[in-house]
Amino acid sequence: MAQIKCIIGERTGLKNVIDRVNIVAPRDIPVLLHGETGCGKEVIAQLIHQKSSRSKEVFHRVNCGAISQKLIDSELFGHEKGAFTGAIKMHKGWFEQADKGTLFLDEIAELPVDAQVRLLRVLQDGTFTRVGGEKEQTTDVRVVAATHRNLPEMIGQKLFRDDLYYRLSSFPMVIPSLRERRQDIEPLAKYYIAKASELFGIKPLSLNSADLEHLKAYSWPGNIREFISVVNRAVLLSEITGKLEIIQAIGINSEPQPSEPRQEIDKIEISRDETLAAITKIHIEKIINECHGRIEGSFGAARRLGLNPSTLRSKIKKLNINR
Ligand SMILES: Nc1ncnc2c1ncn2[C@@H]1O[C@H](COP(=O)(O)OP(=O)(O)OP(=O)(O)O)[C@@H](O)[C@H]1O
Repeated sequence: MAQIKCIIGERTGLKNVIDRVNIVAPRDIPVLLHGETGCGKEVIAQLIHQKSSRSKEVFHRVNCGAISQKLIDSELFGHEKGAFTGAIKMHKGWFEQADKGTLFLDEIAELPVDAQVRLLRVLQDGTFTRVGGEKEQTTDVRVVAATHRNLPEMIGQKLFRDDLYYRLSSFPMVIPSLRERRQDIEPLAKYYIAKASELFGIKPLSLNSADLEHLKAYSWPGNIREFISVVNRAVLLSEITGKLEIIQAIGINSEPQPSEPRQEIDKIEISRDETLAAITKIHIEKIINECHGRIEGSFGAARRLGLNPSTLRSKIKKLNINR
């Protein structure tokens, strides 16, 4: 399993969470993590695993929202060869794959109600049978589940089983959103600026106090995942202007509809060089468009981009930008 590289805020915004992790991790009980999307639930689940007696065993993450209803039993418990059309070989389900380790059930609220019944059974007695099989299998798994949904409300709407909820929530933990721990924004920014600069091969630039204020003022609905994406974009845009473009990078995120640069940034890990050129091109096109094609002068794109007009012209040519 990949080690967690760095958890920012262990002694500040996440202190209460870490204190609770230290209490619960060595005790082999289920944990339910609640928090907004991108706030670090998986990171905390991994930490619980690492601090547990199962740390040398597998940490198996599954997304309960990403499985088809038809295959749910086979996903949970596996199937025998020939159990159904297409079952060409025996398949181990989540509980067998995670045996002796930790099973991280992400987006638990998305699990269909019938599957919740079967999940509860295996949590209670540690036994299950593969689809198409007869032999009872046993498993020894510690479950950590996570959701951004309000489970008690879903119980009221009969969308989540109360018995499963009580079983999972013997130790519930709430991971605070980024806007509830703004003191972590500065160390997060420093860490992720350095990381992005190294990844993209761009000279690391320091954050000025105005940029920091902007980062602190934004509401971060996508939490740390969104934060990383903004910092990556600000670092990439610095290639054009020579300064960290925090305000522009946040601006793109707070637009009502995600614009193309955001989608490009999300592909960063796929191809670094392609994305760098692509993001530069898209950004320049956007600014030229906003300046109605003007390059020079007070209302021209060069001034907006902080570039000399001749430098901008050569970038337009090099990147094949349509004015
Ligand atoms: N405390 C932290 N310090 C540094 N990086 C963090 C921290 N918490 C989360 N991250 C990073 O933020 C990103 C999102 O974290 P993670 O996947 O754990 O969130 P999540 O709450 O599980 O998201 P989702 O709700 O979408 O499943 C990851 O890249 C993770 O490495």
